[in-house]
Amino acid sequence: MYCLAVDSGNSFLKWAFFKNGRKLALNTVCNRELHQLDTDWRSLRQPDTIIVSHVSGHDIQIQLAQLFKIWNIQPYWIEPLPKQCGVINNYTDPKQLGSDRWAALIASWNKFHESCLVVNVGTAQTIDVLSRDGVFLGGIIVPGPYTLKNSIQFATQINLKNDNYCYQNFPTNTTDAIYSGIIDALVGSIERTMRLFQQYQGYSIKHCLISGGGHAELLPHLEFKYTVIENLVLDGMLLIAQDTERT
Ligand SMILES: Nc1ncnc2c1ncn2[C@@H]1O[C@H](COP(=O)(O)OP(=O)(O)OP(=O)(O)O)[C@@H](O)[C@H]1O
Ligand SMILES: CC(C)(CO)[C@@H](O)C(=O)NCCC(=O)O
Repeated sequence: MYCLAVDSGNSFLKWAFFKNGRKLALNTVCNRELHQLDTDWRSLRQPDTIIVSHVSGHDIQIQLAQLFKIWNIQPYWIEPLPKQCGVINNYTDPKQLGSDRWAALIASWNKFHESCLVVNVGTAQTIDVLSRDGVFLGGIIVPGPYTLKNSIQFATQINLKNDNYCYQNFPTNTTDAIYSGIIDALVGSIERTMRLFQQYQGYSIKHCLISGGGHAELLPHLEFKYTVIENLVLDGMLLIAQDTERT
């Protein structure tokens, strides 16, 4: 089976082309340059399935629907279900959950079958909690590193011209103060979720999975065991596509 999986995020679109579960091609395109996909996708053979996780704007959804007309196939736009591929969705309204978060949770559960913290560092950073029984207990959404940096520039008179910055425990200049604050906010929110899990579930999280375009910045500051999985959302989307084929 040939499957085109498309993860349409708030700033970037990631796509992969799979043959019988094996990735043959993988790419990232900035949302402002989606027209490039026409050339990239025309070089692929016709997929049997097109699966899409779309969390960005309506205009991009329309652009994608137009691009998919290269082939005569109805794409499957993921809608999180109350239960799928072994994961139980605890969101009050399961469909309200971002389809990218749902796919990442499904990929995580199917890799480990254990409790997981699923962290995606993108335009937004999400930290989602999966119990050892495969129940998605809930999770938080915080602005990602790029969004935090933009918001501080927008809301204050600070002009971040200098891109020479580093992390300091007790920063002594403005750029380091902002960069270190962003890292502390993002890493701190992960550590706190871990602590809350232990406190309320009575056991520690077994695996912490980290993914998303901004994950590399956080790694030097993580003081716990973690696993980086580059394209967790795309991996989960393939599982959803296979599950949807079976039913
Ligand atoms: N112009 C840009 N806009 C947004 N993020 C950028 C930009 N340039 C670099 N980045 C980095 O890329 C990361 C975006 O990663 P990713 O591709 O996973 O995001 P996304 O899928 O668009 O976001 P989300 O999953 O939150 O919708 C940000 O965390 C940031 O560090
Ligand atoms: C949180 C983001 C922006 C992360 O990409 C996305 O999953 C989304 O738009 N979610 C919808 C809201 C929610 O998940 O509760």
